[in-house]
Amino acid sequence: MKKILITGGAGFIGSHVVRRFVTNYPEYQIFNLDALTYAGNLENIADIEHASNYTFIKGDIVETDFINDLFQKHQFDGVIHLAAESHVDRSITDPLAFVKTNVFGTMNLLNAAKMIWKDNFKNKRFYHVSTDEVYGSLGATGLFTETTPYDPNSPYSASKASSDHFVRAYGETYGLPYVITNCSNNYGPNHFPEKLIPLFINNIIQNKPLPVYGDGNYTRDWLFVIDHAIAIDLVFHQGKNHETYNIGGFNEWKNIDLVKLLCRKMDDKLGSVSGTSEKLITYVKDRPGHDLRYAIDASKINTELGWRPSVTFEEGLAKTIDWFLSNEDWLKNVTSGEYAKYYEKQYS
Ligand SMILES: Cc1cn([C@H]2C[C@H](O)[C@@H](COP(=O)(O)OP(=O)(O)O[C@H]3O[C@H](CO)[C@@H](O)[C@H](O)[C@H]3O)O2)c(=O)[nH]c1=O
Repeated sequence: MKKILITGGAGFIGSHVVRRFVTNYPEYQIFNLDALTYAGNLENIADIEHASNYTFIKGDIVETDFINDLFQKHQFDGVIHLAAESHVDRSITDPLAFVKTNVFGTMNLLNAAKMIWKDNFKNKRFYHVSTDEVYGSLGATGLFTETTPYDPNSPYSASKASSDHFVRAYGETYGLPYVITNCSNNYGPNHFPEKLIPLFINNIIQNKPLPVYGDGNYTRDWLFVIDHAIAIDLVFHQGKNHETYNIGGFNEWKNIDLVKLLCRKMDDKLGSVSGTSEKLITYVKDRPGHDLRYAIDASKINTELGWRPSVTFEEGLAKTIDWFLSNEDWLKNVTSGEYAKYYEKQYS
């Protein structure tokens, strides 16, 4: 039986990866390590918590001794590392938290993997899940490829770039078998309502302003989170060692166009008079160092591994809105910190 450690499995993307691995690979033992910070909670994976091939471990990747003991105890065969501080705005106000988790935490995992695998790397794999933001900002044209030079602009992307470099350095220096993926903006169920799409859905439900940064003419490429989980599964099993794969949705949107589309869809779903949600749009002060445009060339993963998104943006957005509208308690509990308080008590 393969023992796989998934870090950050109670978070947004991690929860979809954990569910997929627990469900599709009954022969694997899946260990979900999560610190249950503000952005992660076990409600996200409540449906699989009793599966016989699943174990949850509450813990923080920054705790070196704890991580070393955990790896010694379980002798994992593979690591899929998603635990991260992920919100750009938070990284601007508290950059050190991002260095601690994203850089130091990743280092702890790399060292622990190297320690238990010694020089016997056969059938072992360290998978680092990263972001397209490491490449910096594009102008109006062009696409990020796997060979685009790193040029991170925010403390968040600098921390992810640094951790990518360390993973590659462990590959070069010690022969650690790794793969890295750099993915575009995700959206979907379980998305914490600090990011654009879930924040705006939540604000529309509550009839609150929709704060569009600057003039709204910033471009992002959007991918449904379950398609990201499918890509991670594929790369984990079929990707080549020491390779990087870009993952994207072939789906670029200017923020303001996306927000207007979301407003129209929400009006439909809520049965509001057309134009109701759009009235909530409020232009606010821009994000410092705001990257103009991210766009992904996902042809490598497409041609080498046959991956491409399985849902259109229309379908993905409809599924996302439906999920948020039928999970209003989840929304209330994550925004009020109710879940955080509950799990704090349960695990103290
Ligand atoms: C929260 C918020 C965001 N925005 C803008 C900023 C960005 O141009 C765009 C999307 O913002 P965010 O949802 O914060 O996502 P962004 O900064 O692109 O980063 C996301 O996408 C990255 C992948 O590209 C991930 O690595 C990050 O973890 C994830 O947070 O919307 C607004 O105009 N108003 C807002 O209130």
